[in-house]
Amino acid sequence: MSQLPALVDLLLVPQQWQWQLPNTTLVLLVLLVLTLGRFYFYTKGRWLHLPPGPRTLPVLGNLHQIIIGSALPHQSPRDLARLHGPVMQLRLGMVPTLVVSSAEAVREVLKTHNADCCSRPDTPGARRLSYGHKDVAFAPFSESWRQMRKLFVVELLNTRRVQATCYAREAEVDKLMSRLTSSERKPVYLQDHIFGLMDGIVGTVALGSIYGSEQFAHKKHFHVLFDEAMGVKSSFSAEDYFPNAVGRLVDRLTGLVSRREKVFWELDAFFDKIIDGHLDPSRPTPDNGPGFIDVLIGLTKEQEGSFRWFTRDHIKGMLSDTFIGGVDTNSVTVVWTMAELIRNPQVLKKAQEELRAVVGSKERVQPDDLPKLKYLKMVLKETLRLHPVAPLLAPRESMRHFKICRYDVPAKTRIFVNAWAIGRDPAIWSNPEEFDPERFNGGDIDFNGAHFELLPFGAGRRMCPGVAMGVAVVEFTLANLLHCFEWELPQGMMAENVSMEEEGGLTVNKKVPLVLVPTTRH
Ligand code: HEM
Repeated sequence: MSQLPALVDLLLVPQQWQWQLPNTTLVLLVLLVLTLGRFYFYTKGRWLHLPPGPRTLPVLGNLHQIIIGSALPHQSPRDLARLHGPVMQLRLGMVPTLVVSSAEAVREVLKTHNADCCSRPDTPGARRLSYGHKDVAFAPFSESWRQMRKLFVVELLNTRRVQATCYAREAEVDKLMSRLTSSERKPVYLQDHIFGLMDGIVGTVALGSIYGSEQFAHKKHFHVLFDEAMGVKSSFSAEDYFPNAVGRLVDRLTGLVSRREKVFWELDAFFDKIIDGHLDPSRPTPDNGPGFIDVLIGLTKEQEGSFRWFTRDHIKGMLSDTFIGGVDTNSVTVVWTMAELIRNPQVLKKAQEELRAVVGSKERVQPDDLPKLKYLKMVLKETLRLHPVAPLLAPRESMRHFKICRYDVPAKTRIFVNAWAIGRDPAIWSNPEEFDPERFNGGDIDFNGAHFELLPFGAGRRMCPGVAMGVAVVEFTLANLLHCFEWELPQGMMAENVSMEEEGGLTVNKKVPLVLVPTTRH
């Protein structure tokens, strides 16, 4: 009998063994997949050496750390990059994402691999508001994008066109100076005034002088719409990270889709009114020659040539880019600069002394004074180093597989360049959190896309085409604000208490509105 258990054992062991083998193999396989998972996640059968990155949660990936966490989307990647390195792999929902946070690594992405990363991801919000990518800013890389971008530069944004449109800047800045003079010695919300100014300038240049006139009835409505469009654009969209039926359902349930549709149709009706107004044969000839919109309308009539495909929707897409690209960016930059100047009175004083020396007793700064204002240019660079309006630039998408810093970047990876983190990198800048325009004195660092330590306008093929216009408008506004007025904080408020807290998503504003008291200087 004592041999019975041994016999049973003998009889059972092979069966157990047979039963356990697949399970053990399965467990081992799961462990292996889990270990290698991050290296094999979306590689379509290729073994890849992906960059390091934080652990991912099931389903969410790293979404909880970047998009839905308490820090802003450019702040948490900076902290994570300190742990994992300047080339970091994340997964946002289902989207493989690369975040690059050092000047050398960005050079590889935006210069060496410029041609591999010059597309944009196809997200539903951007697709809708750009009329199905019939624009420049959101369109994936294509031949029509290339042609529209060229058109943008030739007809609106190159230095010659920017100089030719200085009438709009002068007229709108003049109106602002009068408004501020009438509010003298009273606290003013600078943001509102500057937004109105930028909207007037960009609108006049794009739509003609009718936009600048007070009688333009649709303007107020357009402001509200524009605000709403920016709100919709920066709201969290589940479908951006879960591009499937579930993502779409969540966006429907949160009301995002209906908000987006509402603002789309209202903007569409606005653009239709403007275009129809320009097509009206009884319209008087514009004072300052044909505006950007007239050129675009001309293209839709082309029966031959390279723009035969150009439609009314393309006009709307490009007008939408002009307002989205030009109004908020310029106003936010002016407001950050004024906030830094009021917190740093010695810098403010020096900038005003330069203006006194260059402009003298003239009532206004003129466009041809600007090239002489070297210190003001340094102030602007320093503001854009600390407060790039789009801290992660605009999202890119890799068009094909490539390697950076020995790591693989598969095709269709979303790419973010953390320009904000690079601007505050202590390995590049001494006392990086300090506002010190002198750091640019005598150096050649500029924001023209050739210096990867200062990238407020990006670099490479998708670099902002509006640099010349943006810089001209911002410098002209700042110069006049500082030349015409002394600026103080409201009574009882101390410079060191001016909040520099940021708010927003992919573009970043000052969270607490800047309230200042202007007093006329002359
Ligand atoms: C202070 C002012 C401005 C700042 C800081 C700024 C910043 C930027 C940034 C960071 C990008 C993304 C670049 C990249 O992906 O590498 C961009 C793209 C763009 N910006 Fe600007 N911008 C400014 C003014 C303007 C103006 C005035 C316009 C036009 C009226 C404009 C139109 C555009 C367009 C159309 C794009 C998309 C380019 C493309 O995808 O090919 N921007 N801008």
